[in-house]
Amino acid sequence: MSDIDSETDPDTGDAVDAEPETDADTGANRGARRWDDSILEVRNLDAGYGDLQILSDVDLDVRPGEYVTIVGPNGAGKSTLMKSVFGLTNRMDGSVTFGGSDITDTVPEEIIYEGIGYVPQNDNVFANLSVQENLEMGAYILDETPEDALETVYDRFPILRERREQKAGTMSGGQRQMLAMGRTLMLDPDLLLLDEPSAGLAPDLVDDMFDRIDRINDDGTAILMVEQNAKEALRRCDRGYVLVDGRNRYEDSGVELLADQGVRQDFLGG
Ligand SMILES: Nc1ncnc2c1ncn2[C@@H]1O[C@H](COP(=O)(O)OP(=O)(O)OP(=O)(O)O)[C@@H](O)[C@H]1O
Repeated sequence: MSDIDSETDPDTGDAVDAEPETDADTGANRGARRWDDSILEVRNLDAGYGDLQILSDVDLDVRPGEYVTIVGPNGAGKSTLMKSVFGLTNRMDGSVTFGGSDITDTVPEEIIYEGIGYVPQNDNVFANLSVQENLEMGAYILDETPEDALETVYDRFPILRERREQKAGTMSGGQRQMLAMGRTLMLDPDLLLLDEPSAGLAPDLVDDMFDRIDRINDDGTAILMVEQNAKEALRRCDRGYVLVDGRNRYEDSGVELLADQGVRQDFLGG
């Protein structure tokens, strides 16, 4: 694990205004770096469901156009962290800021106006609606369907154009995942939250899904992704967080996390 001992990011020269604490026994950094140009800033967040607290003192940053992955064991709170950014949990303490606006207490219906799109892991399409109707629903907050956004989605996922009249419920898991992503892209978000986009996909479709996410990111959309397929996710992303028991455990570039012995041993199967 790289020590973060300066006030400046060595890669970019940007200011870093906090250094993570390093655990003397495990070598894990328990905090996370903070940048002054982040579009998403999660600070000291405690959150959960009702009175049940899942996240404790979590920090997370996403910078413009960055591709960030959250990995960690089952039940660590990865999905809860993502839901907390999108206003779907009880945020008990700390803050969430996006593009300079405090969205700690903002509801999802308003968060989409801020430029955040969320693709949940399950139940993410309207089964009884056609592909095209699903995509149109993605832009329901606008007076008219943005035809250019619709064409961009169809260009990204040509199978959706082919099947535009088909009921979403009759499509395969991979196609539904593309539809859910496409629907969220209809509003051209600045930040796309993806909860386990490879879950349930046949192995030969997983790479294809990751390639599509790479392209969305290459075109400028920042990505925050939770993934069980940790090695592949870390290989693809710019930066990653390892969450354990609802707390930050490691934070670093994907490459550094993949190379870190502690991360490999405890979370990546050696
Ligand atoms: N709606 C909910 N109400 C109450 N507890 C919940 C709810 N959703 C999740 N939890 C609990 O919160 C904890 C963290 O769950 P979460 O889904 O965030 O973990 P995760 O790291 O994403 O796990 P996995 O990799 O298994 O999806 C778990 O103990 C889970 O049972």
